Amino acid sequence: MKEFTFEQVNEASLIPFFPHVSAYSSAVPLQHNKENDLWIVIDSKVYDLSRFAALHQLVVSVSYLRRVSVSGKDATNIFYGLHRQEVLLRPQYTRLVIGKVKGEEETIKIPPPGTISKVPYAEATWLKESHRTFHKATRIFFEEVIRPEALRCEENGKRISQEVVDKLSEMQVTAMRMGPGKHLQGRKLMGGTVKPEEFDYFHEYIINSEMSRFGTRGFMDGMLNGAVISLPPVLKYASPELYNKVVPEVLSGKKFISLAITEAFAGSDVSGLQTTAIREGDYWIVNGTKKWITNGTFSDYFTVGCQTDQGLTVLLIERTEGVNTKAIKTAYSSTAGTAYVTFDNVRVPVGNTLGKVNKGLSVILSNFNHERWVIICMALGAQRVVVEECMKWATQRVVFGKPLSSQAVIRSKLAKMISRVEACQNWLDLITHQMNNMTHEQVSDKLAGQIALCKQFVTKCARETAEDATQVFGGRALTTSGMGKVIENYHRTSGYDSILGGAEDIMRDLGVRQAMKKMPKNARL
Ligand code: HEM
Repeated sequence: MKEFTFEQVNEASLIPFFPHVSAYSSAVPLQHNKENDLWIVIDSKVYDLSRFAALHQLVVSVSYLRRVSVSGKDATNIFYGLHRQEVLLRPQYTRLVIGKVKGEEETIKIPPPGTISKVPYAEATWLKESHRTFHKATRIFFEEVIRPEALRCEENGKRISQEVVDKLSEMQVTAMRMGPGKHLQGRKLMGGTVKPEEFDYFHEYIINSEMSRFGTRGFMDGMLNGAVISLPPVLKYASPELYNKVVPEVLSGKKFISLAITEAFAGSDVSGLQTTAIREGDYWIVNGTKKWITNGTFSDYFTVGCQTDQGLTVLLIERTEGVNTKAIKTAYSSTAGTAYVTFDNVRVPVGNTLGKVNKGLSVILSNFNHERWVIICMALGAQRVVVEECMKWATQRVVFGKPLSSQAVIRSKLAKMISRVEACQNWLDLITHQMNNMTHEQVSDKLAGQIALCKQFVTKCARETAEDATQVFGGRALTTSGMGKVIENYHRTSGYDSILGGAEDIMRDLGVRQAMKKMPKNARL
């Protein structure tokens, strides 16, 4: 790389600059600070903005850029008060670099993919080496493969590409997101970073939280969250024939599946579902409508809750004649594939029944525990990212001549955010540890209430943190691009976690009812 002395870059720095006297009228010829000859220095690199300055005029006048270029300092702090680091990585801007300042070195390094942040409270502190290794490998994969796709899909609203789905399958990400179990046997997890028999819920937690690092909440659901909530009943309750057909198709990314329980008629009140399944020989005839079905627009299979003669029954329904889906417009990106699903006299083989006839409520309820736990992990991952964004912004943003962090009111907001995220993490870690040591039945019996309460606690904290972060970022938190774009997405979409998988009030109620059920009959004050 070509090297310049600072004087060569910025000869005007030799001249005292008085804002009220036009430096440009000075008799001394100035270099590289003219409209068509404009250089600036950002973190030791010299950028030639001669042509770009005119394009950039929409947001900053050329005369201001000229002032920056002659201010006698470099423009690093000014730049980072207005731009995210990623701006400098865009190819059209890396081309503006024409050299570096002699004797100076970069101080703000762009972290390579996989870097675990050193910003305090930006990361969970993992206990075991196996989790740390897995965390690093997962982060590299997500930053290299998932991030560009997440940003693209969140913006254009298109579903995840088959190319990326194939890469998820190659790394066995979708299989791992079903949790530990025999479905992982013989698979090479995240390139062999962890053995199938060693894989536990902390590894799964890592995947879930890594998904939330890009400020792309719609894409998180679009990244096959439908499968995460609908395939477990197939894994647990399908006949061997059904299992052997459907599970390999879904885990290899060839087919897509979603959970179709919620209806316009019945949301959290699962027992009030109105979709019916009536037995006719070897088939069920299914009629009804489902709403808010994540990934529904592109699913090939649906795990469906239906009313049967004496209760609920869960069926696996293939997209065949009589199954129709229609996209629903929501506050987040349509990349999630949220849909209405209608079943109009759909013939479903009896062999597609999941669990016992009329006993579907327990299938649905026990499946909710894993779903809610996944939502907690994702919501918490996103909360950490917001803490990191706020810590960085509070340090680099200068107002009234001082960094934002020098304001006590900002530090107080940071203190609240940090306390929330750490409290949530502690509760989640404890639940996850228990899940690692319990059977599916024990989790249903002992942890359903705790998971529900933890979910409402984490999502409530998320909403409070979204508010605080918005105040910290100010107007920038209201735009979908630029410095506050992650906060904008979080503020707009953090409510999803507090509704999907069970609304906050319902979670609170469920948690307490579960506790009441277990009150010893003879407990007295
Ligand atoms: C290599 C040099 C630079 C490049 C490539 C660059 C590029 C950009 C881009 C792409 C944006 C849009 C940000 C977004 O929405 O993501 C932007 C915004 C902006 N830039 Fe620059 N810029 C450079 C230097 C500067 C300098 C030196 C200044 C000021 C002295 C400046 C002032 C601004 C301002 C005021 C905005 C609007 C920020 C906002 O809306 O919050 N830029 N720049």
